[in-house]
Amino acid sequence: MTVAVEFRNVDIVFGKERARALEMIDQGASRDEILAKTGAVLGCAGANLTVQEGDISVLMGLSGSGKSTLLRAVNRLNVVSRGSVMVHDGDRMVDVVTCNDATLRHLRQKQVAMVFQQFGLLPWRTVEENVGFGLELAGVPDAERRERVASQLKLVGLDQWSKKYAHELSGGMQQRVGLARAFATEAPILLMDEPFSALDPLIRTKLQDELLQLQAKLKKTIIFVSHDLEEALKIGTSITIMEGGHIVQTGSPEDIVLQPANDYVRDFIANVNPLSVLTAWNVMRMKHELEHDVDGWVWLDRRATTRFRLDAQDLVIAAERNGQPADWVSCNDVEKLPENGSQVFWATPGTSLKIVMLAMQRSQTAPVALFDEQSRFVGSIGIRDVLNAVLKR
Ligand SMILES: Nc1ncnc2c1ncn2[C@@H]1O[C@H](COP(=O)(O)OP(=O)(O)OP(=O)(O)O)[C@@H](O)[C@H]1O
Repeated sequence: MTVAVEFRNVDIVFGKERARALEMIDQGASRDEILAKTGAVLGCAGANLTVQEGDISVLMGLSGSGKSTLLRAVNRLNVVSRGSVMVHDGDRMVDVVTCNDATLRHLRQKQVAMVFQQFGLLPWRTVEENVGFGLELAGVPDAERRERVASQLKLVGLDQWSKKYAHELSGGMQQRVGLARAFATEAPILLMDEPFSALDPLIRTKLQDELLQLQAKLKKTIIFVSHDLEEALKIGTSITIMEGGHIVQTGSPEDIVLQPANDYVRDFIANVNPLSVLTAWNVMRMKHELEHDVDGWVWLDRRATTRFRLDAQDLVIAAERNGQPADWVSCNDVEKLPENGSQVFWATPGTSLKIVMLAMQRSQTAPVALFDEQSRFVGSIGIRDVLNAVLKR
């Protein structure tokens, strides 16, 4: 695995009396004490976090806990008082804290793009001009820019809207334009500061799904700020919980739900039922992690009870369970179908673990197959994967 971003002992203090504030941090003083004695505001302290390439790393916590402060250190929108923020750039790691201006400019143009909560669209520019803005700044030639903008707009389903202005779009659409703009830069690292929190819950859920679908294709590294645990659990590969400027826990969604580090985290997850929060995505094994056999067969479970035969496009052309031909049926129908040993259920990565478990029960513990929107096989969940996720303590 490659590290995309690494925060090393990062302290960020706002205000004049920084040196004194840092001394107080070393003595273990709280934000309130530092503020009272020095007038300086502790943004974050002692932050250590490694973000792997391709991860969606969610920073979560109550208002004022320091999530945005840490995020904004990645492109030096916030100046780090002490420590380093290493960002992957080609074949090297650059310390954003100490790099020169030319390197910083390069990182901002090519490596790190940002999506804000309030969309940040320029009202006098059309949708396509907004999406192409970063490319324009980076000096990408006209023809290439038009092509990249068109393909990103298509990706977020707004190709019909390219000539419209921001005010002619709904909030959800504007945020999609924001996403397209960030994706168009082709920067491998995306910083997203509560991008969906201004949207109503339905649109928000939809955009979360879209982000996951885009991510499955584009495999960016995303650092995503949220104050909503459900959102964090849904989209995060890794979740970092912050309190009063400090990181209190970093872990996978399952870790956070099943092994909260302290009462603050426990409060967050108090009303979360792991079975309905965890999704197939959280526990699935990806296709490449499964055991492959000859002739395009791939085993869905470690016990080798169930296998699929895939064509070159990863579409299923045959299925077997316990050596017999098997049917594959959607998890959406799980409640209608009787228990049956020759069925294999399929779901999408966003399906809740609860439904997946129900499907396993109905199929006498067959693994559940996972498909993407184009019906391509992407991975599976065996009974052991579910047990591991639920029992991990
Ligand atoms: N530019 C700044 N100048 C002074 N203080 C700041 C600045 N940015 C953030 N802070 C302070 O740092 C602390 C952490 O703020 P931050 O915005 O990172 O919190 P957050 O967890 O993102 O909260 P929210 O969810 O409300 O955005 C707060 O006390 C805030 O007032």
